[in-house]
Amino acid sequence: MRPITTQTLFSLQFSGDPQFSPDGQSIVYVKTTINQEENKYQSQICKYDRKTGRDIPFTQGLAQDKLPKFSQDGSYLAFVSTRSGTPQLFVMLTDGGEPKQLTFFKKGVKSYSWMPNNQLVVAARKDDANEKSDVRVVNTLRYRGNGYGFYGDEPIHLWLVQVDGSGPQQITDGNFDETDPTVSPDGKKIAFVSWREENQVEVTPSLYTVDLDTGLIDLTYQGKGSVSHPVYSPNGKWIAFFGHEHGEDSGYNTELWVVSTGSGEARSLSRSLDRPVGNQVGTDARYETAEVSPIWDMDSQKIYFTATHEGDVYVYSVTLDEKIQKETPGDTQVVTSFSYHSGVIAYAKETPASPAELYLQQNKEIQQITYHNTPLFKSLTVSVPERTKFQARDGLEINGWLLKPPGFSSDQRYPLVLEIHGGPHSSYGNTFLHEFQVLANSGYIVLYTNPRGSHGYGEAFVRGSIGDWGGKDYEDLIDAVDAVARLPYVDRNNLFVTGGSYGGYMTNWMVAHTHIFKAAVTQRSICNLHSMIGTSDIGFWFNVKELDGADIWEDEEFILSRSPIRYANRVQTPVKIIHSEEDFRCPMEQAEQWFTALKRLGVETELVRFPNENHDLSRNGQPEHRVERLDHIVGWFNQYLGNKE
Ligand SMILES: CC(=O)N[C@@H](C)C(=O)N[C@@H](C)C(=O)N[C@@H](C)C(=O)O
Repeated sequence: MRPITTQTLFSLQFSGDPQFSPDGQSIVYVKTTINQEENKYQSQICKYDRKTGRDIPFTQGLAQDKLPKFSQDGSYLAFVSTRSGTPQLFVMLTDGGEPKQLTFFKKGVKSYSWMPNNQLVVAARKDDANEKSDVRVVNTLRYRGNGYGFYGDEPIHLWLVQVDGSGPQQITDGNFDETDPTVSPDGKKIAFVSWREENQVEVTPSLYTVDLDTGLIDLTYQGKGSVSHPVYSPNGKWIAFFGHEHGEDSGYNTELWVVSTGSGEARSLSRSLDRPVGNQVGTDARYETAEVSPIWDMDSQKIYFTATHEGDVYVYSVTLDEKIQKETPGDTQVVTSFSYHSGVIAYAKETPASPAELYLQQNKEIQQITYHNTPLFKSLTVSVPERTKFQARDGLEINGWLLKPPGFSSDQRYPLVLEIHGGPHSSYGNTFLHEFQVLANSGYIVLYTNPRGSHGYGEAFVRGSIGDWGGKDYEDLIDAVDAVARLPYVDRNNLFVTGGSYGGYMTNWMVAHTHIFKAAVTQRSICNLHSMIGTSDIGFWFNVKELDGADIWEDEEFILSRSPIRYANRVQTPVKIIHSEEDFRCPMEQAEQWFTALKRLGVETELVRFPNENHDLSRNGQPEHRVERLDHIVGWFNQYLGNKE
């Protein structure tokens, strides 16, 4: 057996996005591996035959092939591929053969859907007509996005594409983005999501429908918050979608909604669950390519979806009269994507011991159908986390996990690393976390928790951090560390802390408010909530929402009082600062302010700047950069690991 190391990343395999063929006999899915020599990810489409159990590569996967979808008659398979340099739509016969490229948009394709008559509708950004100069003239507030870059002047529109390669024929126009197309069963209408407000400060997407005969566009559902992933019911009477009614605020549960295509009446079907739909559990051992939309059963009475509950993600179903049922049994599972066909569910599931593999479930019988990581993991010392709970000062129950070094002995004392997740409205959970396994295999106990503000414990819990960053969320974390540090096998003289984004904010806040940590690594972090409002791609609304409406003019004092930069002169803990040059979410200026302040104050600090990376470095950055990042984290903690008790 050998330890899990930073280099193990290169050998991990990530499976997801299962899609049943119309006859239910085949399942295509996406398998992503890392080409270490070329320092890149390769995603190929594989095909599993339920009769024979054969699992074969369906595309070469030399680039990134993703979003596979069968045509409604099962004769074609479409997918998006980067093989021509940008993500374009391809189609091939399901009997095999050469894929044909159907689109050639300069900025690629965003999403697509099949239509009944083997046509396809594509959401893609119109090519910039006047892209002559490399000088950017910006006149909209939302001109860039982390991981995407600068949007340019042309909006995203809908286009009709034929499998014979003719087209694309533009369906929608105007100065608005349109995305997430879903086609009515009769093929006569396309519903889609669009933002149509002139001002850009507060935008709320709505659901529209375009009639393909007349070209007329109707407002189907006026959004009051998030709206995404619309899907027509097979009988055409409903459109299911994910959304909520709280403007642009990630601190609420996104729910499963339906809107009647007849009356326009809309309602949430999942509110009684009081859990967010979709996967809110973060990890660095995932390469997510799926869209994960709601899935109707054939008689338009039941809808399948995933939701996050206390660190797990399950498949649920709900009827139109709001009867909710948990479909995947047990717990300690994170379902990242799934497909449904006639009572059978195919899903990609992560566990604390493995990145996602595929499973088939029929009548509660579960069959694992891929074992791509099994040969590797047979030779690795994988640590299995132990669930733990803490009582916050105000009585709130805080969930967490302890990951102990392989070969752990309660007679020894171990250094401990506190890991803090970002969001703040995301969560840790029962998934495989490569970074944490590396730390455990390096001899550290890893403590990770879901303090208030985390998703999966009810909306009141998520709202617990609103307007109080650095308040009770900080107390939840420091009390958890205090409780664990009292354990006989924890060396309380060797405590370390790290986290990213909001987790980096909290790391900065912690070292400015306590000296219990021997060293800290702050990643893609925030130190100044005031400057971030003007420099982040979402700061002008995200920060205002998270600080309960505080804004830079009226509330400067409050905003700075919750910004770590104000307390930099209290920091004594050595801090390594890891940041990406192209981070548009928490821009490099946050790291530069923090580094400059600590350096001026004589605190031991280093600023590690990753070129050609963005906010998602730890999740889908260049593989070699990800390994180098992990080496920086482990190396910094080892450097300050004092004499063990
Ligand atoms: C759309 C939105 O609300 N995004 C926020 C979740 C967000 O990006 N918050 C950052 C400050 C953050 O903490 N991001 C997390 C997810 C991370 O780990 O990068």
